[in-house]
Amino acid sequence: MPDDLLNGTDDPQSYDASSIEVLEGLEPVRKRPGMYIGGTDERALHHMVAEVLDNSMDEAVAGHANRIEVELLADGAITIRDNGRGIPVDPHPKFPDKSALEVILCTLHAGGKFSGKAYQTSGGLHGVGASVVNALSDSMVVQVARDRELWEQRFSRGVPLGPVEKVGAAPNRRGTTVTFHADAQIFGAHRLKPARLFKSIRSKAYLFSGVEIRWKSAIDDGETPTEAVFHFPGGLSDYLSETLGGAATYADAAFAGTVDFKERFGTPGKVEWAINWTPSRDGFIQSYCNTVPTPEGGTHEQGFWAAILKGIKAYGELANNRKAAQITRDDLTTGGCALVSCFIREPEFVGQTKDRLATSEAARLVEQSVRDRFDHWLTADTKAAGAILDFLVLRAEERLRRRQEKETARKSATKKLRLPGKLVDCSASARAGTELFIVEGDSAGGSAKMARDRKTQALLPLRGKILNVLGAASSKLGSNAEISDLTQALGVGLGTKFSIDDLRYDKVIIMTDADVDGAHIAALLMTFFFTQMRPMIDAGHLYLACPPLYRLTQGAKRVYCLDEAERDAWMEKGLGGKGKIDVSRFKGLGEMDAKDLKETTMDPASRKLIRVTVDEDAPGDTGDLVERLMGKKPELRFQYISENARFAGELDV
Ligand SMILES: Nc1ncnc2c1ncn2[C@@H]1O[C@H](COP(=O)(O)OP(=O)(O)OP(=O)(O)O)[C@@H](O)[C@H]1O
Repeated sequence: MPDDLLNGTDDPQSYDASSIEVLEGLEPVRKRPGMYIGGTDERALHHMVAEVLDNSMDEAVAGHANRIEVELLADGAITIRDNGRGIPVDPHPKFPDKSALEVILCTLHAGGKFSGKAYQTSGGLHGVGASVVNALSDSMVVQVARDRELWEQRFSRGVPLGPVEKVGAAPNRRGTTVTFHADAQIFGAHRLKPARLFKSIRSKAYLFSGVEIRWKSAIDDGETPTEAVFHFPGGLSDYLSETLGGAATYADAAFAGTVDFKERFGTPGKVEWAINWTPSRDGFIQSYCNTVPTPEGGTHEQGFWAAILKGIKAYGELANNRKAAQITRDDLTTGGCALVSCFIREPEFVGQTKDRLATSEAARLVEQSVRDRFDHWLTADTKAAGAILDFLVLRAEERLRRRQEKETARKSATKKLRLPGKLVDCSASARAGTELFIVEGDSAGGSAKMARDRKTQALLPLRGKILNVLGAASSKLGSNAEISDLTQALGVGLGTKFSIDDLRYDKVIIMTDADVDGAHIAALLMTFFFTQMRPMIDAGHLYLACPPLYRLTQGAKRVYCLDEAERDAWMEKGLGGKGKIDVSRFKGLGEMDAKDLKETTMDPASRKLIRVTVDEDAPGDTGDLVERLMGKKPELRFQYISENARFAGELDV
């Protein structure tokens, strides 16, 4: 070994005991916030609120509080107040010169939730939440009203500014009030967002019907109410109907319920759930454990799906439907919209941000609780059960067919053209007169499939938003799944391989919801065509569909309106029917039934289309044009393209 390596080039003396750092108190939290709060971004900042709110929720779930107030203050600080027992302020037995309050807020792993004595099923368990928030706040004030007295202690960056002090009397109240202002040294320019807070606070109230949560915000973002009171005695089934917002469902009332583990298994805790199936959107599951959201799922979700899967298969057998045996968990989730919330003792989560539940017992408790109820529910409402079973069997068959198609496509070496699995192609073999509708997968897929003319109209559902091609490297384009599906469906190649002669359809029609998200997706797609497949626009192949925003009905008369102006005009002159005019606003394409969608948006005999063209004489220099069209601001882009798209005529037939 060469000498210099043996001896090292650095002075070995400098690596001694003194280089082994021990971070004291809350220093490690400030040094590595990511380890404790999952990062320093906006999500992490909002997680700070969740940590404090969860402590108040734990008090409520334990039966000691029934009201929580959350107030966002003008300077970006936030106050969370509950009427619980109040954090203890007496001297701590282990550290007699400090109050329990100070120990909790300034020491990692101090808490009352380790033994299950003070709390039975709590979201908190590591004893770090409050101290982490304290460490990452430039100011934190904790007030405790207990035994008719009001106590207060102030902190900055995890360090007490003085001891806990009595600051007055509290004859008529009790509980804990925490006000903190997140430290800009940690979170930079990120600010608490009213909309985000509002949503998560509201979902907390749904999760525990025994609590009333009051919301107040000094910051008005123009769309979030600045004051609200949340109290939902109907719990998760109310939450589910609100989330589905009137979409058609296979069961009139969701399959919902609660099982108390104590009654059923003799162990503390419970599970509450609600699920329904709908053809008009992709399925989802939102799960919670002890009111903490678990976006990555875990054992409670596994237990839930196992119960539903086994239940539906058993019902299929009972109903002599042999195909039910093919259903898998994936089929359940395609249209199944589910909420599951469980409360268990000493839950084990993965990581401090608690994204996934790991307690294995939860799977068993949830599965057994849900399974019995599901069996009863299915046999009691055979109409809903039959509809759900048929829907799931169809899903399973579609999945199997897609797999088979993929296999045959792979096997047949002679077949040059590979089409994406999710393309719903038309049957005509020649290009003339054919159309490809690019639709937002979540919503429109279902009704569009029924509304189309199978012979000439094909559908390509896209999942969410496609890549913004402007910011992306060209190597990324080819590997992006949505773009490669789109390119394959069109039949034209990408980049140097592009050839318009290979285009498989006459018209390519972008059909998105008439809302901001839809506009964004349309803008991304137009940017893609403009930058990557410009000849398609020049040759007049690209169109935008114009779904209506309103449907007016008066007696037997019905009209659709593209916008407010058209609606107002009709309202004024009347439709010529009898009675009052009924106005419904379509939130998305998925809300329209197949008949509406066909008549207004897809049928060449009655629809309106906008042809996308590029106006070479547009004012403004090219730099401005490129920036507006393809820069980072989609609203500018969409506005520009809409303003400059030439209308191909009122009716396109
Ligand atoms: N609003 C409150 N009311 C009553 N006691 C509280 C309140 N907030 C915190 N506590 C007490 O402080 C302890 C420590 O809270 P902290 O948030 O640090 O950890 P935790 O909730 O035990 O666990 P986790 O780190 O998983 O959130 C709690 O266990 C509880 O005993």
